[in-house]
Amino acid sequence: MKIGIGNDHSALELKAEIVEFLKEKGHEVVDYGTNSSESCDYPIYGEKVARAVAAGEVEQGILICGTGLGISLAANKVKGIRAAVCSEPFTAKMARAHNNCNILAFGARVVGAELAKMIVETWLETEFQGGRHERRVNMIMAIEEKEQ
Ligand SMILES: O=C(CO)[C@H](O)[C@H](O)COP(=O)(O)O
Repeated sequence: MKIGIGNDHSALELKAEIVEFLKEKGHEVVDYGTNSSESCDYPIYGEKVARAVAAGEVEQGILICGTGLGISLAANKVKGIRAAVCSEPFTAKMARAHNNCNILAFGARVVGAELAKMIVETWLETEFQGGRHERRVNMIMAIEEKEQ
């Protein structure tokens, strides 16, 4: 799978571990930054990855900031994006199976590298279940249309 990844200054080390993990699993990774440890503003990177996912440049996105919250909030402002903060595998599984989320977010100040890898692995191996969940996801996306 082609996966876009983005982060702020709090997540450089964790991002590097996740990129290596993804490559070991055979995924193609597009890194949208930041790759500097200087303090930066997470909305920049949340938006970059979200636009790449929405445009189909990458199939899924992964975003990491201190908590996963700010960067996912920014991503969720882009039309077509459903970004979920997941701090454990069960939420990651449900975010894919029931909510068809297309961006996974987590916090470098919340989860350690091994837990983050389990979250990522669960996310990537879980398919959207469709059915009643499709109706509900469509309802979420219809809210977006009302904002135009
Ligand atoms: O988690 C985050 C946003 O949700 C950011 O990583 C966090 O706010 C950055 O904080 P600081 O500038 O103090 O490193």
